Amino acid sequence: MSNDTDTDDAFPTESEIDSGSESGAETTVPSGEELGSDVDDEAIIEGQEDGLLGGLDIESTADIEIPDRLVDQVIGQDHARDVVMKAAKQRRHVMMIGTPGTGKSMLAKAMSQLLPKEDLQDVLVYHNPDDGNAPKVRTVPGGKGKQIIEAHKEEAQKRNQMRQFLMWIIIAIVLGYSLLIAGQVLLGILAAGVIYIAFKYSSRSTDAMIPNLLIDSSDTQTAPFKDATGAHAGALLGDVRHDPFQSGGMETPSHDRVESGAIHEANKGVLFLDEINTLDVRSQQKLMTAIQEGEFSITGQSERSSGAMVQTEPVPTDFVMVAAGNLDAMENMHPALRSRIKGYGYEVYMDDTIEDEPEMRRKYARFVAQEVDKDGRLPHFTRDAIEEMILEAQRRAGRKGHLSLKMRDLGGLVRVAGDIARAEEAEFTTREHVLQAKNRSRSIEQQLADTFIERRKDYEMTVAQGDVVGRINGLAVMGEDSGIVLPVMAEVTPSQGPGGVIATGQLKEMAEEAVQNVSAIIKKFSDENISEKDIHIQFVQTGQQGVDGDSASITVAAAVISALEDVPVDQNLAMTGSLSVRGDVLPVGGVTHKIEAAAKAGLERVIIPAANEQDVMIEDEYKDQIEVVPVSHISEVLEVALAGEGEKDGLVDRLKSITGQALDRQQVSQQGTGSPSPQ
Ligand SMILES: Nc1ncnc2c1ncn2[C@@H]1O[C@H](COP(=O)(O)OP(=O)(O)OP(=O)(O)O)[C@@H](O)[C@H]1O
Repeated sequence: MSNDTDTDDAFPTESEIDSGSESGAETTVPSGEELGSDVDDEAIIEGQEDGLLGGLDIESTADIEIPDRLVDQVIGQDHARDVVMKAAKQRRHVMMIGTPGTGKSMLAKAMSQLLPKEDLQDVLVYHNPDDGNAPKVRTVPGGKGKQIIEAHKEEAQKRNQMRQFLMWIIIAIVLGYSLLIAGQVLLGILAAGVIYIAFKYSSRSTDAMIPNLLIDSSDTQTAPFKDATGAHAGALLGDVRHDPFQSGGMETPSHDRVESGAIHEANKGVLFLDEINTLDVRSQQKLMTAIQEGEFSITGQSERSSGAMVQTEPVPTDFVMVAAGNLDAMENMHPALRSRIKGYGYEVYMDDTIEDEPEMRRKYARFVAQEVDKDGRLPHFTRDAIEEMILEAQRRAGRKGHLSLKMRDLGGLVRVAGDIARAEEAEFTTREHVLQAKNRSRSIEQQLADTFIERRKDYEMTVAQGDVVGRINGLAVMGEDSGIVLPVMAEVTPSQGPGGVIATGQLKEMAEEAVQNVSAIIKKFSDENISEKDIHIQFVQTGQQGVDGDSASITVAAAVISALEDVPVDQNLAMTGSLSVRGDVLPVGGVTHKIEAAAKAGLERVIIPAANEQDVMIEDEYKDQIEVVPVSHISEVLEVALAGEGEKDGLVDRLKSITGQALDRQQVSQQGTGSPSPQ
């Protein structure tokens, strides 16, 4: 391949990366300060910064200015934004790992806008007269490709005109001779026809000399951004179309059948690959070659097609790759590909939430304006509608003092609310519309959880009455955002063989581990020889979802102790919490959804880990329905949950003495934070 432009070295040394190199590959992008533009200072009402809108002085989203560049539109993700800007400057690959809908593809697109447009290249594929199956490849500066094709077409047209002129003269001579001199009319017409066909046939070969403009960047405003997520091999690596005629003069020349892949189209721009682990190993290996060499030949991907015989000269693939996915994606991707990104690029973990500060609220208001603008048909949001959106972002964060960064979901809510307003032909989208949208855009899991609750109410399964021995209302989360009451029952029987804990109800790995941990406390607690007993633990009606996470461990422990000691448990109460082997109650995930599920099931009290107290953000409608009891030790759980005053006090004291003093609350939250169990 000949290259009319200089190609930068895509893989400078590691030391260059560390030093934020001034290498030749470095490109000019705006400074961090320029990019961190916040909402205009003049649009802030002094003294009202603590309000839901961070003091923003606006009537509706119509008053909010939206930045032009995508990188300025990204909310939160400061670390990822910095990395993207640095990587664009140094032309490094980036791997972004994190929850869907937090802005990974948005940042990749933003990165393409930061790369210089001047570097763009056009790629032409030419017929190779020496070997028809090895088309030649030429690279020219962006925009020049079209001119070259036009010039070739003009030349071919001129040549064809000359030929046609020649053809008509010959036909005229032949016809004249046949008719006037030889007197053979039929023979003359036949000869003219043969000449006509021969000329037309030969003009095909002139057209065949026109190159194929494989990559045309003449109309591109920015460096290319190619999303190759889920692309099959041909779409990713390029392909050569099958030719049913193959020979005999009717065939399409091979260079005209060459199709570019995303790796070629992303040349000098960004190649975005989400869920990279779903790409088959062969494609991952070829992708690696393309990254390493900066060029990759195109051949037919289907072995039985005539295209497989064709292989072009190498086509440039000097792209920056942004690979994305969740943690699984990282584990399952080709180790060599991972190490290439790791060694010569950046890895970044996306944030799920961000601290709730006035500046951030102003940015969320701008986010609503961005989504309205992007859709183009939604009525603008009023102040109170934006406030409701910010409240929802707080609620969805699941952590006090934070806002959710699952922006795609929030964007979905903006669209549903706007659509409701539009259907009503309202001038603005109001708070009422947002509230209606929240009800309408319930996830499958939320709808399923509601159906579950309804069904169970029919059979009176969820809520038992009064005080019952060995039965406790546990709490779990379905999907990401719906809680459900799952009762746990325990029974202790004399053992026929070696005694032990027998648990049923589709227990998943973490729940099984929780049952094991609980048995440490139970063994220490029981006066009787526990090895002579079978302890049966049943997760009632776990249905399709099973039980995951160890948030049921305080429930299991309390149910078993109740069964062992024959002390009843208050059924008007539910609980969630993880238990350490020494009896401390550790934080869990999804407390808000769990509390709401307990309230919906008609329960009056709910026990949660004290360390989770700050995460509780239940809807107003449930606040008066249910009392939240934070605890930090299993003895406190029993104190709240067990009925029967006398026996209960003795039990609680005994538990305290065998498990030692409860850790203070700060210690508990230190132990638990960082990895609250998912349920
Ligand atoms: N941090 C953010 N700031 C502003 N808008 C965002 C942000 N994250 C997501 N969005 C909005 O949500 C849309 C979808 O986000 P995006 O496709 O970037 O998510 P993603 O992390 O790539 O998700 P996935 O992994 O599912 O592809 C964006 O087009 C944008 O409108």
